[in-house]
Amino acid sequence: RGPAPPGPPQIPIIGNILPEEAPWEGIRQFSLKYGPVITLRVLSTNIYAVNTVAAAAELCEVRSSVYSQRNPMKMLDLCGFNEGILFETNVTHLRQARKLVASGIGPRELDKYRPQLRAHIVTFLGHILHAPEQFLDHIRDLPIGIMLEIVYGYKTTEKKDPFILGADILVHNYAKASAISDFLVNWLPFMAYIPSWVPGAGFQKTALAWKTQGDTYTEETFQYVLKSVANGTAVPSVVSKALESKEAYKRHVIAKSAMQMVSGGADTTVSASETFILAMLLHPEVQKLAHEEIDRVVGTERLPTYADRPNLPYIEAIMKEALRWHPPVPVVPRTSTKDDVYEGYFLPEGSFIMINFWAMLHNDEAFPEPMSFKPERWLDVQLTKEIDPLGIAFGFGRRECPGKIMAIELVFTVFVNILAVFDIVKVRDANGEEITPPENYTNGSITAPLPFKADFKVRSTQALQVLQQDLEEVGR
Ligand code: HEM
Repeated sequence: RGPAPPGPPQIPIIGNILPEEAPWEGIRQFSLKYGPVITLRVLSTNIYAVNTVAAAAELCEVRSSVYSQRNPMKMLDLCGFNEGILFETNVTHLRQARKLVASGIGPRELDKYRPQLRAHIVTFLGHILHAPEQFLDHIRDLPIGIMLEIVYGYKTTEKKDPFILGADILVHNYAKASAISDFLVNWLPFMAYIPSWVPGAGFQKTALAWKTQGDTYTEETFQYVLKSVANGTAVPSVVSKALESKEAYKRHVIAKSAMQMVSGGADTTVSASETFILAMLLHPEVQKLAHEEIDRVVGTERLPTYADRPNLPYIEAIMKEALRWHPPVPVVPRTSTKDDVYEGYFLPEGSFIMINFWAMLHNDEAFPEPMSFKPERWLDVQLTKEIDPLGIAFGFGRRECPGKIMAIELVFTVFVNILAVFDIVKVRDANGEEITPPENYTNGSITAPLPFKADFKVRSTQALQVLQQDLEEVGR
């Protein structure tokens, strides 16, 4: 056994009060004083926060048999976000779910989906061209459209497609239900047994409404594939392949994991893309260097593709720095499944383990001026596990993000294509003054910039022609 890991002093009953704004930064501050793994308590729940790469690698990789479970917080459970893949606690079902996702979007599958990916990105550039002021909507719809096609073989035909709108609602509900600071029931799980008419238990009604929305979406999208398989119109997709597979997948594993691929793939890549736009607005000098690199390497006769990635080190540096500066997923929960001792400290079975990627990516020894956006820190650097944002921001061990390869391809291709065609500039107010957006972020478990304004100017007539040609080619 041994003592609990050290941590800040606790107030009786209440425990520790975590800041509502960016609690992961508050936890990083505590870890500077108390060490890599610290104890926090919120009401009756102990949290063990893991703040360094070395500790996360030891627990999640070396001791993966103890730290690879993820129990849903109570509100997520009530909202039906349990099961599937993200919060699946049944070991057999989780194994099936991981297999389903890995075989659905592995590197070989991605090669096949590349034409669809390109069509979606070119169409997205067209939307930015025609309605730049709605860029946040376009960014939001892009990954949902891609995921719907890959996961269900469903082609969206219009901006207000019901499956896009439904996914938007799910993503919003998930972000709210999983916010660390909202919903007291997450910290006082016994509240889940209080009927919804009792004052203060209004979350029960919210949870029921969100569960109904989630269940309906999961079923409707699944039925779409079942029907298209039955009438012979199915396009190969993650779900159609799972239905035809020899593996005896449980129905709910397919339906729920599929839904979570859409919602998990959407919000994270949206966050990364919005962070990128914000960074370009705040750092025009970075954007200028990026434009120069693209013009030099890709030229102006065609749009860049993912194959250009090895030749574009500065765009690579922008991508790494965006994922470090504001990782879309700042922390993730795990649940330990055995009593364990780490560096002499005791972590009891069933503990709530919080892996704090934010703290790892804002470690001021590894990253001087960690709060500043500085892509140049990635040029001529010896990448190690300790510092590589692509090795940290997607998690560790058996529960590492199964969409990682696809996510990197998607965000890189989106960033480089926006840069190839557009100048991202600040909008001006009525007096002609430039509006500089603040660096304000949401506090959900997937964090993204609060809505801000930006304008997109086509860089040249050549860029416009190339885009128009590609738009004609993809014909969407
Ligand atoms: C920039 C984009 C993305 C980031 C930063 C990201 C990050 C993460 C992180 C940190 C986790 C938890 C890992 C852990 O517990 O150690 C995760 C899990 C997951 N991600 Fe991603 N992700 C991204 C994109 C995607 C995409 C495109 C998909 C599409 C399929 C996806 C699907 C999932 C799923 C299904 C899980 C749950 C896996 C499990 O619990 O076993 N993610 N992601």
